[in-house]
Amino acid sequence: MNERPMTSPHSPTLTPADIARVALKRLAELGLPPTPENYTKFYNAIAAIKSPTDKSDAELKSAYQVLFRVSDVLDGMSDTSETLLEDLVRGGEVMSQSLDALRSRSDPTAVKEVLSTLIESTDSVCQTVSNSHRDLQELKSAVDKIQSDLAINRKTLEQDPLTGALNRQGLEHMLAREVKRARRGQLALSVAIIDLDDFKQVNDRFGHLVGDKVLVHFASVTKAVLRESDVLVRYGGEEFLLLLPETDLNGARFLIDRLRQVNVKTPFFHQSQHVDIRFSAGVAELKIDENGHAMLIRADEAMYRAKHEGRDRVIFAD
Ligand SMILES: Nc1nc2c(ncn2[C@@H]2O[C@H](COP(=O)(O)OP(=O)(O)OP(=O)(O)O)[C@@H](O)[C@H]2O)c(=O)[nH]1
Repeated sequence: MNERPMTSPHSPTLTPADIARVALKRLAELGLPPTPENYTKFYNAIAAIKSPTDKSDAELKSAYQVLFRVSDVLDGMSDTSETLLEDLVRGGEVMSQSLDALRSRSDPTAVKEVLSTLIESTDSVCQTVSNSHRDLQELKSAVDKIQSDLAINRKTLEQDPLTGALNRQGLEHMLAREVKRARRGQLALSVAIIDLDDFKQVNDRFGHLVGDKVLVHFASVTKAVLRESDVLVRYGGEEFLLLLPETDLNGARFLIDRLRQVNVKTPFFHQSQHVDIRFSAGVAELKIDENGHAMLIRADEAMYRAKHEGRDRVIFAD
């Protein structure tokens, strides 16, 4: 249940849910009642601490590079369309003057001259449009490339490198999307927060590298139990969050029971020694009048209750 940074030496960005969570944890640690006054005081104090993002310099650099390229491409598009517009206006003026001249001339040689100017001007406009079309095609491929780079960048920024689960940044995005979807379709949405029990002992006994392998193993067992539409998030060091669309508390209970069974049936071994993995979980279902973060706080509180009541169990929030 510790707050070890997950992916880098930087401390993680604090979302409102993080702040609320830390505030509740601190209150519990200090034995203070979670009254609105105490909670607000702690929330504000923690919110005042600014923390950098948990992304590496290389990842941020790559994200910035994509942004600079977007800006270059947009400049290019703006230049191309400006040139196109100027050329079209110029061509239009020449054509209109030629037509005026045509109307006032009856001499066949003069008419021929004007017509030839008109044809030249039309050719030049066609050339400009064709050049601009080519430029815009090139810019479109640049935009397509940027789009795919952005998708890769987004994935990197939202994924936990150890387990391949989403990280908290990814959770923010998915939570907003799923809450909106649940509201729109009047569908159930549940969340389960799972914290591995006595994980410190695993590290102490087998070392951190084995601890990491246990986390990877647990994440892959969990992924195997989840539905395609469920979302697995690495919520903290040895803490995972399951976002379960179209799932009520009963569905979530079924899922956690199944996860427990599959976890027992798929033991992790290190040098033929069985590493026992158990977990405590807190589950909450989205209420009509609450936002996604409030649901997470209730699930988190339920998980803490599961820990305090002896671990290796699941508690469902009211
Ligand atoms: N190997 C490894 N260990 C981690 C990672 N993140 C957190 N931990 C460890 O997880 C342990 C968490 O310890 P505690 O917060 O005391 O929790 P716990 O031992 O699981 O006890 P309870 O949660 O109360 O059941 C610490 O030893 C952390 O170092 C990680 O990415 N890899």
